[in-house]
Amino acid sequence: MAVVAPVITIDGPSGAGKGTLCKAMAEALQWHLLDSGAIYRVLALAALHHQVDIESEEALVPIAAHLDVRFVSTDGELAVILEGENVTSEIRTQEVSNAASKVAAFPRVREALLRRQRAFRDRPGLIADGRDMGTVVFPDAPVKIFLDASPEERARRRMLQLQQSGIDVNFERLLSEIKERDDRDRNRSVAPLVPAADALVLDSTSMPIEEVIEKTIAYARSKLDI
Ligand SMILES: Nc1ncnc2c1ncn2[C@@H]1O[C@H](COP(=O)(O)OP(=O)(O)OP(=O)(O)O)[C@@H](O)[C@H]1O
Ligand SMILES: Nc1ccn([C@@H]2O[C@H](COP(=O)(O)O)[C@@H](O)[C@H]2O)c(=O)n1
Repeated sequence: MAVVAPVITIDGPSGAGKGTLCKAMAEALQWHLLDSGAIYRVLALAALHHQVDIESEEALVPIAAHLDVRFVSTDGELAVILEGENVTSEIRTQEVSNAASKVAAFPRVREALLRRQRAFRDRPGLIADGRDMGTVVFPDAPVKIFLDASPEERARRRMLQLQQSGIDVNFERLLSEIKERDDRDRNRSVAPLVPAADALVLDSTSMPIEEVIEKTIAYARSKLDI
């Protein structure tokens, strides 16, 4: 019988530190990495490029089913290629972030992207970053983490991150966008953002990222024979 590769799921709201944690874990364990948010972002961008109504589930499903996206690893960084074009930076804008959380609320869109996400599962193992990794996409994952932080702290982190790339932003606006996106992700009818029943919940509001990484790796090692 084929042995399925283990998965460590990291779910949580925007700015909790999932991406940073997942990248560090994938490097430390030399496992594969799935950034599922990037898939929703690419879908949103494809819809915007093709002038497809992002409020129409009907119009989005065929785009989701035939999404021409590739993730290319170069020098330790993951480039996102949509229809042959490098969109790594473009998918991180506020416009695309908001559009991604809108397209992600449609059940048939999520269904169309399920198989693509599960295909990332491969030996020696997968670190899966998202909102429903532990509840829907990989419910049998042996290690599940739900990483949280207060909305104010997440907005502060995002503001610092944007300022470091030379983008000036208004804190109150950022906070309100984060809360709006949280609300949509938590209250949608399908795959809402909630911790899996068997997830370890970590609140990183007052925890340095180094400690988050250390705690998570120690927890994963205690649950898996690695
Ligand atoms: N524990 C922490 N303390 C301070 N800053 C942190 C912490 N964790 C992450 N950060 C910083 O917060 C910013 C957002 O982190 P990251 O991109 O990893 O969040 P995320 O959960 O993946 O967000 P999204 O879901 O929107 O992609 C980054 O600049 C990162 O360096
Ligand atoms: N498993 C997932 C991952 C993401 N989403 C939606 O995509 C938006 C962008 O995700 P980021 O992690 O890149 O910030 C996010 O706000 C979610 O609406 C999702 O639904 N499920």
